[in-house]
Amino acid sequence: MTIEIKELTKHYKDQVAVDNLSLNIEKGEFFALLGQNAAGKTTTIKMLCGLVAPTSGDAYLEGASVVHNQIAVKNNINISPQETAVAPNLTVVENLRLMARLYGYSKIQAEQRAIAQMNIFGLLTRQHEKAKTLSGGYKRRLSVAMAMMSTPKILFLDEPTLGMDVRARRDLWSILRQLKGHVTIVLTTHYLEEVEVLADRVGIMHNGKLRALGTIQQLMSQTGRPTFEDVFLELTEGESR
Ligand SMILES: Nc1ncnc2c1ncn2[C@@H]1O[C@H](COP(=O)(O)OP(=O)(O)OP(=O)(O)O)[C@@H](O)[C@H]1O
Repeated sequence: MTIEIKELTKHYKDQVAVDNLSLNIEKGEFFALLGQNAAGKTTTIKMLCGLVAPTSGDAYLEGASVVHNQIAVKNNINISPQETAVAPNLTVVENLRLMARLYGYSKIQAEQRAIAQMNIFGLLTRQHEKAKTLSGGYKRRLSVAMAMMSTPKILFLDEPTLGMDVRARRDLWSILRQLKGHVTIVLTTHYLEEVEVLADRVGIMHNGKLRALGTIQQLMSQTGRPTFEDVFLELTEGESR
């Protein structure tokens, strides 16, 4: 098991953002966390990455506890967050080189890794453009490429295609498909089609609780609904906060 989440809970004052979440994610799996606004997806990812401390419960990433062994956790993971992490005044290649150097690669290795990532992420033609001049789609590609510079065992992608046009979204999907199986990926999204195209398994959250877990086929047969959209609407019915 790559990720074991055990009764993970986060309270913000009297608000329960994540409520007693338990689930396991297998090595190499592409797992999607779905839910309406305020369901608790980002808070879950932030707890798994050590950016927010749980109120109770724990999670083990490659065996290391997010509560007790954050350094070991951080060595195994990386994240492409909602607020993109690129340095706006550096070029594409400079951002990648900087990231590689931060992870301890030599100058030559950093250059080689930057070129390899630009190849995978279709960024070679943009390598000398400043990050702040890139479109949202390219900026996000750069952000994911930067997260991959540390060769993480687990990659978290928080709404990676938010606000992208259809083509940019599909381009990023085909890049993410290439990563499939090589790294465990946990993705949050509002786009059901994205989940259908990419995810091996889905967790659906509602008001901080896990409402359903399984493959799309399993959720469709459990609910007896004909489409994934119908499944989602049924499982997120009822008052939301
Ligand atoms: N720092 C914070 N302080 C107080 N409340 C917070 C904080 N962060 C999140 N919350 C609350 O926790 C709940 C879950 O938020 P979260 O951002 O995890 O949801 P989400 O599923 O990622 O939503 P979205 O799809 O809108 O990004 C919300 O009610 C939110 O208002």
